[in-house]
Amino acid sequence: MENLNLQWRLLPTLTLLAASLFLLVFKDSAKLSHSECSLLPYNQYWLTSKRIVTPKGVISGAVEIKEGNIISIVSEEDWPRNSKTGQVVDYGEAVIMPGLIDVHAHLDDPGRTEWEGFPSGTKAAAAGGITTLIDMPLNSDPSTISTETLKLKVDAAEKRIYVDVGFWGGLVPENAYNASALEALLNAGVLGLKSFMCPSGINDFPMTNASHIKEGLSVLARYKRPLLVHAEMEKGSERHVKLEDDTLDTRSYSTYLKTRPPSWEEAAIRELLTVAKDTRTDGPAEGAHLHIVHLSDASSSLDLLMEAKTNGDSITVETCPHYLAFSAEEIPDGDTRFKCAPPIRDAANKEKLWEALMDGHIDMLSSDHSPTVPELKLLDEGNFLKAWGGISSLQVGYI
Ligand SMILES: NC(=O)N[C@H]1NC(=O)NC1=O
Repeated sequence: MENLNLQWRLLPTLTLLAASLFLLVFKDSAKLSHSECSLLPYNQYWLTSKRIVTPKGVISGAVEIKEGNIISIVSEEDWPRNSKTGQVVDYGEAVIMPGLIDVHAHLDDPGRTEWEGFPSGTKAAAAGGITTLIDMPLNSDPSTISTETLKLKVDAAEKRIYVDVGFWGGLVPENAYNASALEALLNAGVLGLKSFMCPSGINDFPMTNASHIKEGLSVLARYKRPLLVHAEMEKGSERHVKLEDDTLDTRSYSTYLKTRPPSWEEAAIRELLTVAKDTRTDGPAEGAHLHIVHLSDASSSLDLLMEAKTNGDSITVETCPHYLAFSAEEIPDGDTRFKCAPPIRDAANKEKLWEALMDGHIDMLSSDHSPTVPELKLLDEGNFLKAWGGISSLQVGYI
């Protein structure tokens, strides 16, 4: 990100130190004052734990920190107890790990701070072990689709964030054919663009088609940055439920599930793959990259993505903790906290998602943290068809 020179730029945060401080703060936060929580006054210190996450696996050992830098990580057997200097803090069974990066969160600031906001959202991230998050361009008001609206975001984040934050910009019909507007947004520091292939639920963030996406990719290629796509495409002929049918049991999760079948994900991905080939070596958009957000369908959609990777398309895919933790069969009637899009599918699908993740066919996890106010979740009415679609999970998703 050579041309990012702003205070909020994405900082290198995969440090054990960040995670250690996170643990320290939250282990006994009820009892300790802020100054007592901090090890920073010590020039050199060791953190020990039975579970330290390292590139070579989880070890029992110690992390040595000197002048704010990690200078060694050693296993228990190799820890030089006799020659050790500085303070030692033992975390026992608590995990010491790098801070996580969440590439997909909606903090809704400015404009919908009653839904979330930078202060509460970034505190929730820290509580969930996340030390860097990238904020989505929609659900704030206005959406981040121009340099002017990006500036509003940056101003709103200034001095109000507790973890590192970067921003995605929006690719929408209004700017898709305006290369200089997209370039200005990328020059101003957005890390890439995001678009929807179905209605986004936010009026000033309309959906894009393959032609908009092709245009966006050609600009992104020059910046070597990604386009993130919400890949669901409504296939009218396949709508199994008529939303206006007043005999529907709208409190039943199975009713909602039928409104967004896996074929919507498959259709969107098929459409995307017609332009994804532009990203191949020597293609017209070489350098650009496509990233499918929050995959739920572990069947045909996943097969298509695996084939695209084999064909040389520059493409990756994420899923979210809620698709791996829950299954449709378990969702109680009326509990709209589980409503998200694409929907949480059945238990067999969940198992397939796990397999794909463990086999490396799913490239990463993101939270898709998308909170709203309780009234819009219609918790009393429990109407799955009318409630806001989005799960609030930053603080709990990974722990
Ligand atoms: N607008 C918005 O936050 N949409 C998100 N919610 C959800 O469940 N899926 C999304 O893409």
